[in-house]
Amino acid sequence: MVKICCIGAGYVGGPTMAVIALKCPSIEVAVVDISIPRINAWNSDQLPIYEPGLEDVVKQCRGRNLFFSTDVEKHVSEADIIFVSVNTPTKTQGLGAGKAADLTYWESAARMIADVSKSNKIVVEKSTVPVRTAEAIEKILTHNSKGINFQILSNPEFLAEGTAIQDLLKPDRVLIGGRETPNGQKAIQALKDVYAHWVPEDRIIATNLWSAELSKLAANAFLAQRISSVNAMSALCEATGADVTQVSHAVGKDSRIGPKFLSASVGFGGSCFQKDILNLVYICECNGLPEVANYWKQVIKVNDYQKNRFVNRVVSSMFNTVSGKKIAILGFAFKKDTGDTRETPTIDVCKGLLGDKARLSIYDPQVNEDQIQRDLSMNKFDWDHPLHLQPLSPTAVKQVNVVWDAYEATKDAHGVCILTEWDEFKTLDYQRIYDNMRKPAFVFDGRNIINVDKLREIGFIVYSIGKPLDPWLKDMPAVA
Ligand SMILES: NC(=O)C1=CN([C@@H]2O[C@H](COP(=O)(O)OP(=O)(O)OC[C@H]3O[C@@H](n4cnc5c(N)ncnc54)[C@H](O)[C@@H]3O)[C@@H](O)[C@H]2O)C=CC1
Ligand SMILES: O=C(O)[C@H]1O[C@H](OP(=O)(O)OP(=O)(O)OC[C@H]2O[C@@H](n3ccc(=O)[nH]c3=O)[C@H](O)[C@@H]2O)[C@H](O)[C@@H](O)[C@@H]1O
Repeated sequence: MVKICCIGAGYVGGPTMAVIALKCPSIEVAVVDISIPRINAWNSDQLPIYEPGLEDVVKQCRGRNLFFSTDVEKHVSEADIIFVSVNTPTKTQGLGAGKAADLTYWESAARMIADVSKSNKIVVEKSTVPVRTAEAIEKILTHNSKGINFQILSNPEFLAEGTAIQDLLKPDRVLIGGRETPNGQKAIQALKDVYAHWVPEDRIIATNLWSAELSKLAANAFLAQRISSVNAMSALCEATGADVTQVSHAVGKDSRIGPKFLSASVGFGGSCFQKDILNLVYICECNGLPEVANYWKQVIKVNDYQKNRFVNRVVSSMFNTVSGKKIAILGFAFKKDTGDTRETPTIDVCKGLLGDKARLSIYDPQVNEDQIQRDLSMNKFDWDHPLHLQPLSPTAVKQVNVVWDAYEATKDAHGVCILTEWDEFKTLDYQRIYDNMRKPAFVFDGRNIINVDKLREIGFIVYSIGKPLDPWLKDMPAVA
């Protein structure tokens, strides 16, 4: 029986391995992690991450051919194929701080693999890593190998949160990079055989190692670039009376451009886009390509601009001050259908409003108070480390109140900010909300999910990203 071990039981390791176990009953899959609470949660009824369809898959396989364990060394030493899906945060100190990927966790995993292995292994990079990381990993493994043959493959993951199970069951492509040697090709074939259990052959792409590593960074950079492009257009729409939804629709009808990923928003969030682009920028700089680095840096700058612009819209609309005013924040997760808050634009918007002394009442159907308080008090990039290495009890932000209901959040509020596109926010009783708010009552829609005309009829003053401006807002300063 082929044995797979995945180091890192996070958003990628957990769902990816669950789907492999589901589709390959003849393979034994062990997911291991240094975090005891995380593994306990994977073994309980309350999985550590919220992802539609995940619970079903886990329940079908757990205890059959899918195991979650903290016995990292045992499972690594027994495995034929080892996926490494650990954190690759942005460095906060030293060389490359603020840009380069911190490979501490990757390196320690590689050293541990070298230490405990007694048989040949295929080691698969599942984490997103800088291009040519495989070379460094190869050096660590072969310098300590005791004659064991290690083959390194790059098999980046393209799943998106909220749709992870569907993305894994029906991937657009599976990308496998390996050495162009006979052993390298054999390793590629072994991994292809795993995916071939459910992925059509023409969707499994084999490349060299560096192409696979770089393709992952490139794909995320292209996706984020589309959002920054449409968000840049949203500012111009507001200035000219165009409607960004109509512009996106018209532009996306061009089959060369396509309709997906053209929704204007308060800004992109999530654990990877910013981190991976910063990493790409750093790699370009290290390779003497400052023009290329600056090109990609702009994608992040526009994203920051969009978040600032939103905060400024809120403050300037409300007579240039939100001091002491209650603002309801609907949605904290970085997108709908996930409880993940990593790099969510809501953090920046909340911090901006708190900077102007607002009082915030926050509601998200999947994010609890503890997480919100941690996020609002944590330093930039600190979230991307294993749980036990994060600050234990950050001080709670006093002006923040977390509630479990949108109506409670909006009661007596001066303004409402919609920051995650949860479906339930589309169908709220906005008349009831209006009746219970201070007047004039403002709605700032950072996701373009509400019916602007209907809300204006009720009496709200409405700002919706990239839409023709409410007369109230027309003469207000628009930019960051
Ligand atoms: N979250 C996402 O949607 C995607 C993430 N990625 C990449 O996948 C990688 C992992 O991301 P996530 O799963 O989101 O992170 P995560 O933080 O949810 O999971 C990483 C896990 O690795 C564990 N870990 C760290 N060092 C370890 C070690 N030495 N031994 C055992 N366990 C260790 C941590 O405790 C943590 O549970 C990152 O490189 C990320 O860029 C790629 C595609 C999608
Ligand atoms: O490497 C990763 O981590 C993953 O990053 C993204 O996935 P994810 O961050 O989970 O979610 P997305 O759906 O890409 O959304 C990212 C952010 O962009 C925003 N977004 C997305 C699409 C859009 O049109 N407009 C927009 O503002 C979302 O609201 C969210 O804040 C990529 O889509 C995945 O392919 C990739 O594997």
